[in-house]
Amino acid sequence: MMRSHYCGQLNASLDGQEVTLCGWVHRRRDHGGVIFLDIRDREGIAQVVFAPEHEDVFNKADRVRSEYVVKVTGTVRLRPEGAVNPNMASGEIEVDASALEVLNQADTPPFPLDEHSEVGEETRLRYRFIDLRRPEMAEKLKLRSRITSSIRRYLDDNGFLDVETPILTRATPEGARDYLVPSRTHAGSFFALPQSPQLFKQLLMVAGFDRYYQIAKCFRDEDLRADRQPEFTQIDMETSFMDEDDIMAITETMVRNLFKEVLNVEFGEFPHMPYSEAMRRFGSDKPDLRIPLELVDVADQLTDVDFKVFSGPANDVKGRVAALRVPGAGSMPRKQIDDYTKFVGNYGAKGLAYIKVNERALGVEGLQSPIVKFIPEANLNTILDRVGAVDGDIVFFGADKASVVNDALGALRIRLGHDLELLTCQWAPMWVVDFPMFEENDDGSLTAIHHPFTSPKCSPEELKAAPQTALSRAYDMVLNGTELGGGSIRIHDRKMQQTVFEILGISEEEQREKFGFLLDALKYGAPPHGGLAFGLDRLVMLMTGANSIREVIAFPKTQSAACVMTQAPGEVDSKALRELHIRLREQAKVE
Ligand SMILES: Nc1ncnc2c1ncn2[C@@H]1O[C@H](COP(=O)(O)OP(=O)(O)OP(=O)(O)O)[C@@H](O)[C@H]1O
Ligand SMILES: N[C@@H](CC(=O)O)C(=O)O
Ligand SMILES: [Mg+2]
Ligand SMILES: [Mg+2]
Repeated sequence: MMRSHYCGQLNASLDGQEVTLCGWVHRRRDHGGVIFLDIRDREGIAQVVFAPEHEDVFNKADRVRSEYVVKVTGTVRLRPEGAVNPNMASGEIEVDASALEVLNQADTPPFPLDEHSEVGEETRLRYRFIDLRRPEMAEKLKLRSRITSSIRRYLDDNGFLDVETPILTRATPEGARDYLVPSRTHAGSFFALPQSPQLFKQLLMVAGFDRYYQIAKCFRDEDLRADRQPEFTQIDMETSFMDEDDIMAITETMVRNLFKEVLNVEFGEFPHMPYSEAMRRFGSDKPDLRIPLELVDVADQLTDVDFKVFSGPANDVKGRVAALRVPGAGSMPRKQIDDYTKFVGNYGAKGLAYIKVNERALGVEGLQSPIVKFIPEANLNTILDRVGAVDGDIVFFGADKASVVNDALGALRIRLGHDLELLTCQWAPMWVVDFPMFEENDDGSLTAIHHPFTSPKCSPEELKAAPQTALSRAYDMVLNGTELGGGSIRIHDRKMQQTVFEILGISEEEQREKFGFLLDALKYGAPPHGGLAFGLDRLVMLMTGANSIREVIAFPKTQSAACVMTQAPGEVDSKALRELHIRLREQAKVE
């Protein structure tokens, strides 16, 4: 090895010792004839001093530039008092250089690494190998590595076998579009990249492996958000002969251990909340329980009012009218309310009604609001009592299709929580349970809320009779308003699986064609089984406090699902296309 220590390992206990460091020149400063080089490696930065007395070494140091790769030998010594840098791991010491070797030169980097400079993300991604040299980026990837090793240790200790599953496979429905790979040897046919290893892990249970895990790459062509990538990593698990409580318990312990080991955070209870309650109280299936605000239904007080905006949804079975009280925010300026009105507009809300509660004792006179004139005083009082409004509060209202009210007020609740700094704790983990099996599309057809292999809580006959209201044996782990993972008890009965396919409108022929291997497997002794998959990138994002999933992935894709560094996806030459039996449609001629 060329080095004796990492820069970040040096400390006062090494005083007087000779060390050899290898790394990059982070910063070079000239101070009255003395040259200081900050040398950086993965573990940190060390200050190396070149005095003019060692003329040869001094002259070499004079010629190095930022990001040169160097090897330095010298003696550790304590910094003079006043020069100690408490923000640096090696801040108590410096290295008095006796030798310097330039291992490689470097052009001036496209952006500076020494301070928090404003660099566009596109540039950072283009030169990711330089961006990742920045200590804060290295820290995130180091934490990611500690997270995966903690998880692997836990799963290994608990009898989970790490098994790899194919990347070139068939469609695995998880609700996104597939990434397709053309086959050369089967002209006109395509592989799909897995959206998850779902069916393979189920087949491993049929094969008797009992407990499986994999840190698995998944591919989904879907709308990207701050917490979504087209290619991401799951901590994927499956077990046999366990029910939902067992699976939630074993995975909850894994997450508890992880947070304790890596962040020294101890979680309290994980509440279990039915989906219907989460939607009713928080307008979301992944509520952020750090925020002490709740939606309250008030439609029953508004069915007869002479105000269509409220009475319409109040009388519609698919409508919802809900109130959101914000304690002590009654002095919120008009401008801020206008901002929030625009904000809920992004979620489809046509407006944002509100009541400022100035002085309840004065009745309607004590309320400031564009809508109170439409609502009888008795109903107003019932509403304000129900939400617990007191003087100084503001109450917002959403009235629309239930889905719009949930999305809009759910998002407003989170926004208010952050804007008004209402967060009651740092971490709020929970389980959401009792999801419906299906959701209804506009054309009346049904889509599986989890995936079509999820077991319902009822018999095939009951499911067929009332699919819209059937509940599933699915569960999601939610942390701070982010879905960390989700899973379910699977269907292990062939008849039940066929019933679900049928309800989803998948014909027998299509079932055989797409899922014949699964239906076969269910004939040959499939055990009761179930599992769960966590999004590793999301977990790391929360644990590092990063604000985008791209910050915790070494080489992420952009919002438009491209890699600006390698320029992928790229064109291929016509020979390769011919071999794949693919002809590109002619580009429309530009006039
Ligand atoms: N595109 C993605 N990018 C990053 N992580 C993802 C993505 N899709 C899913 N995950 C992670 O994988 C886990 C299990 O996948 P699942 O199919 O339940 O996701 P999902 O419910 O579609 O997620 P969401 O709707 O929140 O994107 C999710 O809880 C999430 O943590
Ligand atoms: N494979 C599922 C998770 C699970 O149910 O295990 C998914 O990615 O959604
Ligand atoms: Mg999804
Ligand atoms: Mg999910």
